[in-house]
Amino acid sequence: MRDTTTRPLVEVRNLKMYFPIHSGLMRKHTGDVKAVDDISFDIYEGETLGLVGESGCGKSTVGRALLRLYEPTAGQITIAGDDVASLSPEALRRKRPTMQMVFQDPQASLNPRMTVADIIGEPLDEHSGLSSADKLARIYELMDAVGLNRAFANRYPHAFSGGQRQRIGIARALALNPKFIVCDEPIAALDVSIQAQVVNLLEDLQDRLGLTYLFISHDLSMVRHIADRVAVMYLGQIAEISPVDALYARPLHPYAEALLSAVPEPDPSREGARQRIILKGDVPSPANPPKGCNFCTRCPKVMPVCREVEPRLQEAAPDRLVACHLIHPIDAARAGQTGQAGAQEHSQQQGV
Ligand SMILES: Nc1ncnc2c1ncn2[C@@H]1O[C@H](COP(=O)(O)OP(=O)(O)OP(=O)(O)O)[C@@H](O)[C@H]1O
Repeated sequence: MRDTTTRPLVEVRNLKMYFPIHSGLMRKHTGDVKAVDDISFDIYEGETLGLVGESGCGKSTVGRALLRLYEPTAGQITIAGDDVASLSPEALRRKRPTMQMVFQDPQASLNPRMTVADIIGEPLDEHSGLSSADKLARIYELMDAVGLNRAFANRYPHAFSGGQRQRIGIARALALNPKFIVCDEPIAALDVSIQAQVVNLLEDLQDRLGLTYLFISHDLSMVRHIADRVAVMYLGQIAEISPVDALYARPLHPYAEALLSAVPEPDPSREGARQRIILKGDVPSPANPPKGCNFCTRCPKVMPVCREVEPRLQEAAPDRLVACHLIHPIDAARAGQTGQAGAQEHSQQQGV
């Protein structure tokens, strides 16, 4: 559960991750894919922040940049007091145990030529300096923690089911007692029948070990189940961050509203009233995002100001941050009154 009385464990400020585009014979730098474009958010100790959005909106890039598996283009990433974005390679190596990743495809992320014991023990070799007896004891402890039978320690990944392979990946991520784990679509490659077991395991480990998660997923129902708060991304930026119940009950950003309109309601009386919002048009290229609000080309509630001024992520209600001129008409005023009347009217309707 989230502890807001302390400083956040993870603080991200103005993070940008651009991938350069090179073209022509001379491989000239002709532009950038703006996969993550100036985002800021916090994750509190012990909480799960869900990260959702359509395919290609930048979710995995955020996760990888946070752990510095990618070199961020700009921004600060503070994890447990250190600015990860500016650590030297040696300092980053010492920091690695604190922050780990569970990957989507356990099949691809486990070396098929290593036994389970070798896979789980690999991080211990580099960081722990344990004797071989202590190392084996730790490997068994980790296998117990994720529900893998110790008798299978010398088997290879192909001998396991998808769910068991993901347990091996989780055990490896836990080997060095991390505080923060990025779970990047950890259940997407698993059979539906196994998904809940792996999510329950992650929740159980979080309770027992006090872990903090960034949970990246396109499964909005699963995110509703596991997350404390949810960040909704669109085209490299955050549209809204809100506590999970408030967001699913009443999303404030029009993109969040459209995205969540696809989620079935558990309550049958509300499911009957659910209206799906189908967005028109394609997602623009992250190499050439639109001027103003990046959602303006598809937003059903677009106003003239949205095509001119980029909205900032600001507090819209207690604990809710939204980047939208409809919610924050003050930004419309900055653009010389354009669209302000419409914005105020909408805010009154929304009651924020
Ligand atoms: N290594 C890379 N080089 C160039 N472009 C990249 C690279 N990695 C990601 N991108 C681009 O950055 C954008 C964001 O990709 P990312 O994988 O982070 O999105 P995502 O939301 O995680 O998508 P998905 O849900 O499909 O995994 C996409 O346009 C993608 O093509």
